[in-house]
Amino acid sequence: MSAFIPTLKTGRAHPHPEPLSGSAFSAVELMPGDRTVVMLDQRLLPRQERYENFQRPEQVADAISTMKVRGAPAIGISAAYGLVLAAVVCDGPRDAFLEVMATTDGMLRRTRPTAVNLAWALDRMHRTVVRIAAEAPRDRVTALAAEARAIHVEDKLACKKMGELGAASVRDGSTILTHCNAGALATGGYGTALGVIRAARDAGKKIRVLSAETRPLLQGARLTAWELHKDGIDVQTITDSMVGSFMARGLIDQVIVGADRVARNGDVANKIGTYGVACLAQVHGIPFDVAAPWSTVDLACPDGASIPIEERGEREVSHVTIGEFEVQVMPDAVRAHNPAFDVTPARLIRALYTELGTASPLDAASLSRLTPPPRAT
Ligand SMILES: CSC[C@@H](O)[C@@H](O)C(=O)COP(=O)(O)O
Repeated sequence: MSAFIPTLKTGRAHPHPEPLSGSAFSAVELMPGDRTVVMLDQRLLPRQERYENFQRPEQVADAISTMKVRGAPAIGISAAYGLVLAAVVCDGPRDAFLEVMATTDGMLRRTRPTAVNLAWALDRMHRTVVRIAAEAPRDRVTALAAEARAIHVEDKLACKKMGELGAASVRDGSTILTHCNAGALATGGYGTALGVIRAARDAGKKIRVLSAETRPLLQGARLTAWELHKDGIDVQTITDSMVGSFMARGLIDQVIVGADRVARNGDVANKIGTYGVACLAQVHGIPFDVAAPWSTVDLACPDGASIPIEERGEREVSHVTIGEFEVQVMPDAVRAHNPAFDVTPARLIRALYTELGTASPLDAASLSRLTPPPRAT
């Protein structure tokens, strides 16, 4: 580690008595009593394990924008909990309540545009908001908290299910490359891509994971390596620029990544750099798989070109930042670009694992065959 980054104290205990994530750490939890949202500040990992308490929905919106919490399912769950906090401070009658909820919904919805899980969770919460708007303030909070916790628990169960499905594709003794972090930190618990890896390990397969570092925010190096190491899974980190060479040398058997949005034709938006990895996998004949819950599938979006790609600030590229420490890596006068996601076309993807089954994105009809029955709300 460079000398100018002092070592920070780590290891604060998980603050939730029974975390819904079910692991030793949680991206986000709603505390008993429904008045406090607790988040692990992922910007500080792996050097510091610090949980923050939020009582106001604006704090949750800020945490999503600034990526204290990140990962498609985790930001959807966080937004749902943000709406609960808005209900706590609103004791007005039906119309006033609906107005507060609409304003809060808009604020949360605008935080990050690419992961459809955010809008999906807010749409689902909205159905409950409308149903319980005329009830007493405390009952409204109870109903919204129950729905938000259901979103959280269902996401974790979906991860377990897709993990089992995906694990069948993992060969014993193989080395798996993953990009960004699609783990317990990015979901309600267990993880999507990392859920497949966990399930393969739990099925007794011996596997090794290469986590690509994922410039500019280093989710692979900071988060995936931290979370898998904590779980006793053999993980090593390589820079993004090493992927082609490792594939050419026969050191990667399979690629598994998560997704922020899957379009109707099977195109997948995921962390910037994923498309390059998929192209390299194709050239080298290496299977490239995606794991994502159904809440990430956007059947209203026809193809990858229609997926909004978030542009983040230049500073994330011009500087390397870990917590409060940052260093500039390029000249002052040079501009940087920072699209946070890219699109991998369906033709480069072997399989999409969801909790409803496995789709082959090459066969666009196989996605619609997985469509779940409409919810009875
Ligand atoms: C299960 S998380 C899937 C994706 O959200 C993940 O791969 C990813 O791209 C996260 O991007 P991030 O910008 O860190 O929120």
